[in-house]
Amino acid sequence: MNKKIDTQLDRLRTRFAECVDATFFRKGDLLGLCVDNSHGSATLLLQGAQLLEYTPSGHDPVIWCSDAVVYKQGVPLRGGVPICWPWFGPLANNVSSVQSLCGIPIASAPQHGFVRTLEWELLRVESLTDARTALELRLCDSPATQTMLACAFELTLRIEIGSCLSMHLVAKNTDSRANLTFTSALHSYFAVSDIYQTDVQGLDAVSYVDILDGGAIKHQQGAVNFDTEVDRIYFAQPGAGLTPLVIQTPKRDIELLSRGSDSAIVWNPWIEKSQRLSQFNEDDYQSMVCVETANAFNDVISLAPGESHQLTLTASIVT
Ligand SMILES: O=P(O)(O)OC[C@H]1O[C@H](O)[C@H](O)[C@@H](O)[C@@H]1O
Repeated sequence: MNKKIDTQLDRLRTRFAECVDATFFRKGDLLGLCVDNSHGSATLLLQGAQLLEYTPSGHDPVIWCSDAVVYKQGVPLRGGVPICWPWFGPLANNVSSVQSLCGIPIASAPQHGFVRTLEWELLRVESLTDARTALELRLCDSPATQTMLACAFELTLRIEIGSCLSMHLVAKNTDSRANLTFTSALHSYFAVSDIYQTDVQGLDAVSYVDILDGGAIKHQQGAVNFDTEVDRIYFAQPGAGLTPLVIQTPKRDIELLSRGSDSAIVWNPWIEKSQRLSQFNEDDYQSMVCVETANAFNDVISLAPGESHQLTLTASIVT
């Protein structure tokens, strides 16, 4: 298998030889690339189109990744920005129009969908005139996906690495007959210096599903603080969005702007769950928080044949 992966690596190096910002690598079973430009650096895996790292020049990393990760085919890494699609969370927690497109038993459907464990095709690595680097990846339906999603689709992810990070996930229904109904998330793990001194601003008075309290609907008061496990889906009125959100820490604030999203997940596993999580050190919960740009809970997207939907996240350090 290693020989096959090395051949793929050589092909990527040849195909994108013109882009001096990018260096390709193999780690374990997986292929990826590092981007380095005057604005910052980033690391991306082709599996899952999973961004693993993003660091603007002169700053500490914005995107967090555990150092306990494993680079194995079919295993999503703990950290970065896994892409959850065509369902967020357990399929059982999704509406029936999402469940009914999946042809395998609901109980055996993988958490967060299946695209985070498949290899995406790298279409473009481009140095932009303003010295940012743009990456574009694609995943289409295949015999491997048809059992889990009875609809033809095309997913495109465009990532721009500059002094801020932009990610645009476009889902297109390429089926001639079926409607494509899905939930999704850019499951971003952000680096924080100390979770005890971190809060998330911008969700005051917003309703949320408390996953840790049997899905009870609650209302946020003030900022979201962390002194216990937190696992919540915040949701806005349709079309109202939840933007901007700000991850506030003593050292810096990270501002998150979103488009095409009326929901956001805030998650920190805290002490006990950290001990059970794969690819996670016991004290990792102290240095990360997930604030995920999503279409989740009742923020369900339904596309007729030919239609598409774009989900966008822009993350930047504002202080
Ligand atoms: O372990 P994973 O499948 O990557 O999921 C990690 C976490 O993702 C989301 O944030 C969910 O709301 C959590 O319930 C889940 O524990």
